[in-house]
Amino acid sequence: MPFTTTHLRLISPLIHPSSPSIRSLVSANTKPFRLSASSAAMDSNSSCMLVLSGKSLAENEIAESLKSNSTLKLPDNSEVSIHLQSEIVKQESFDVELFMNSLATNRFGRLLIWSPRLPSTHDVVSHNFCELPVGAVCVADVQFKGRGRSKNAWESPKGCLMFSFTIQMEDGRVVPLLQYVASLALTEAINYVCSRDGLPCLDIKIKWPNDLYLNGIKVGGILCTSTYRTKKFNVSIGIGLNVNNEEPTTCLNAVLRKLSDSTYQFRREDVIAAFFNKFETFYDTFINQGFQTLEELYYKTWLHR
Ligand SMILES: O=C(O)CCCC[C@@H]1SC[C@@H]2NC(=O)N[C@@H]21
Repeated sequence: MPFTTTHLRLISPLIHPSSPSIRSLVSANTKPFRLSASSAAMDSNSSCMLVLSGKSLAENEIAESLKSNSTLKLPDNSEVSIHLQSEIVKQESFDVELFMNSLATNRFGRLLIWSPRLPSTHDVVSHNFCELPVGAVCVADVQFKGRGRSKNAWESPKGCLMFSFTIQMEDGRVVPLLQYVASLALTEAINYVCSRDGLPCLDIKIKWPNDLYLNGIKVGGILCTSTYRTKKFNVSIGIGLNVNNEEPTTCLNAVLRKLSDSTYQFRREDVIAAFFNKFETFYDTFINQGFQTLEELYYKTWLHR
């Protein structure tokens, strides 16, 4: 695995003390309560915090209902506390506003579940698949049971972009191709951010089937799992991309620093929003015209050429 679990220091989000849902977390005479994600990060038995938000009113209503019905569960039934983004006063971690403002999709990424630390984003979306709208995404700053392909563990420290989202398909024959659509959307998202922000182009390539390599070193991977239910394939797509953690190999920002004098840093929020923007376009092409329309670009991005 390319990533280590060193440097797990987390920045705490600040929760609004008047929120009834977090009253239990606030002692009677306290000032605004700072929920310590860092202490949670060190204790795998502690409750997992999920913060929900939506791109528009419709998704915010879904978020409210998921919260008020305590719908979301973890596979091992361990404790989960659910909050709305509107209850978070300040957050120096994943910047939900930045992500939502850059998101330009109709379906994907519009309902966001963010957590400072959880077992696996993939487990959250797969386990709660039927309760979530199609395209819902779960993002974590740190995972402590990150999953890779072939039952490998995916080490998931801070600085790595880690997310999983839901998608539903009717034609099982094309489900295996989804991983290629996702890997292509990820490389194109990185290329888009580079060109938009005037950065040098990074040599980001896909190694078959869906690993991402930067200058010959693995920096990302994709995990697709599916179940068949009521004539539909419920597919969970999980992506790990090392944006800002150099240990033990490399990351986007380390390579960028070598290529450019600028102090620019890739932000996870920019990359994930660009990913969904690309993915939605590619997915529509894939469903309407087949993968062959994307094939040329896919092979152009291949490491194996
Ligand atoms: O083996 C691989 O290369 C695929 C790794 C996929 C890791 C991502 S990180 C976000 C999501 N949650 C997980 O537990 N795994 C995937």
